[in-house]
Amino acid sequence: MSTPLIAARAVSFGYDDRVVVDRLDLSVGVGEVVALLGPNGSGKSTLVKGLFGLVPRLGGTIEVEGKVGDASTHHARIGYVPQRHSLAQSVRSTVSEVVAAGRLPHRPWWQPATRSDRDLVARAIEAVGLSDRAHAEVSTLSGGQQRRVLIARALAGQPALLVMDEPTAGVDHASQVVLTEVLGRLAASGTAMLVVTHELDVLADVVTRIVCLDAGHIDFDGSPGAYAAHLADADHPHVHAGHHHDDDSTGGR
Ligand SMILES: Nc1ncnc2c1ncn2[C@@H]1O[C@H](COP(=O)(O)OP(=O)(O)OP(=O)(O)O)[C@@H](O)[C@H]1O
Repeated sequence: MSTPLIAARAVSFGYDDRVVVDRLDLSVGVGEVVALLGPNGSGKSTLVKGLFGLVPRLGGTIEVEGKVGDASTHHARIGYVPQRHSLAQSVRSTVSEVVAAGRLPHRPWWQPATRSDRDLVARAIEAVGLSDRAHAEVSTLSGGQQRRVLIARALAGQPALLVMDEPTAGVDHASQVVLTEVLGRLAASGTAMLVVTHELDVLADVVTRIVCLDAGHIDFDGSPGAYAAHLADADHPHVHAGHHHDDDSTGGR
């Protein structure tokens, strides 16, 4: 088996003295599209933020392609699309400028963008259907479009693994459609993904594995077929892919 793109071993993450993710093992390999499900508050966001060093690690180890270090130290290989409210209204950058930041891990800080950088940025913006808004300020876009900008920023970095935290929660229908297409194309091109979601439908065509968190522990890890059987099992009555508590279908308009 090839070296996992990311491997977390016995990792614990939490806030102050509170452990939210408790000695958990999770790895994602080449070609895998993993849906990370679980009830509200089970620790999904804490886990993915922890993989990027955004939440204190209380124990365990993380390796990226066999090298010790969290995902933030391997930005060129692992892209991150955060959950929401990441592009504040006060951000006065254009779509192109935000997406161009996705190229920064690939060149020395002092080197200007090359033609190839600019092409990749334009292609990423096109992939999320925002070419006509490339020079618009992000603060003028809808919530769903802003989410697409963040996805384009991650795509511009051509990551081997893309980690997304609820990419479809609260986005408008047009953005959901675009996102489903983007995920399909990425999966077809071999990009591995770890996607926190309450909306498994969006991933239905591409998901290869489902991991369910419950109270900071993994309580299911297997194929979509095995997951269906798991749900049908009367001993496991809770449905992981339930709706998000603060989903706001108007929020992306
Ligand atoms: N910044 C923080 N400081 C303290 N506690 C936090 C913080 N962020 C999250 N928590 C707590 O950690 C627990 C797990 O939250 P987390 O957001 O990781 O869950 P989740 O599974 O992503 O939930 P959701 O589906 O609602 O997004 C919750 O009890 C939450 O209150």
